[in-house]
Amino acid sequence: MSTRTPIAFLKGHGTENDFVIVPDPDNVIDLSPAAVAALCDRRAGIGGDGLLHVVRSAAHPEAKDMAAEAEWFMDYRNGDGSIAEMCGNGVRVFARYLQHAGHTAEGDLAIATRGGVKTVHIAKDGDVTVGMGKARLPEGDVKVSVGERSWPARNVNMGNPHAVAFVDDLAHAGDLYSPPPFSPASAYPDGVNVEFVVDRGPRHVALRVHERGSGETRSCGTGACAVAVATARRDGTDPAVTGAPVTYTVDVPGGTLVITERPDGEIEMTGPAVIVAEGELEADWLETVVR
Ligand SMILES: N[C@@H](CCC[C@H](N)C(=O)O)C(=O)O
Repeated sequence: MSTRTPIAFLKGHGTENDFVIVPDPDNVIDLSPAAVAALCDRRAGIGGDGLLHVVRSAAHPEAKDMAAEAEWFMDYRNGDGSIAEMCGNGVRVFARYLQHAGHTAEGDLAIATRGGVKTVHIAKDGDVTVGMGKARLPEGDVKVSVGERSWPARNVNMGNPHAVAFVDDLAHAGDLYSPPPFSPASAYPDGVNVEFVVDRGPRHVALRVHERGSGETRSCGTGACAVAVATARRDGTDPAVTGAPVTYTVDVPGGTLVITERPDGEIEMTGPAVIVAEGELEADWLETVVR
């Protein structure tokens, strides 16, 4: 019989971008990249596009400095165990978890992330909105390709890197089993999330995404924001130029996100965030699979 303390987990999603959630307020669980990949494995583990390690900011070396502003730190990991700077759906599901666990109520709260402190609003109607901060648009032409086709892409940084390509048909993105090649290689030394976008109507687009460290996912929050920013520049609705906020509806394979950019560049994203299950890992399982 094991004498180990069982590890609690939850499973949640935001527009079907799904996460294993590991509450660990004092930061005592050893979540190596191999352990994260094992937990996110859809056949041999719990399964998820990524993992949300829920830690008190004061207990995490990367978040200590944010502890005065935000009690909780989202230590986000991609499904392959790699670390990313930011996860837009993740932070909304993280907020939902804090509400579910009784750490917060409806209304506003601040969450520390590697991309800085984000303000989240949990609405009565159930949707969760996050203030994503401002996009950066690094200069330079980027190209992404799938098979014989290639497209110019807009380089948008939402804390993490994105390449946004407007295509005629989302099927042209192919099976997305592997990361779409991009050039020049120097554009994304740490890899990139690639969004393929089509128009659906006025201020309404749809995307497919290949995420760095996770593969094709059914939604990407930072990706949806990058798409809204790139589309506004394409459409001539850039709020910094027009002086008026602009809102885009972004359909993702797993649902819909609504993104508003204001003239000062601040971006807000709204959508659903759901907790679907909670449980305990089988004693010793993690230890066995990552040994
Ligand atoms: N799904 C996320 C983005 C997660 C990080 C990304 N894969 C990266 O490596 O940058 C979102 O909702 O933003």
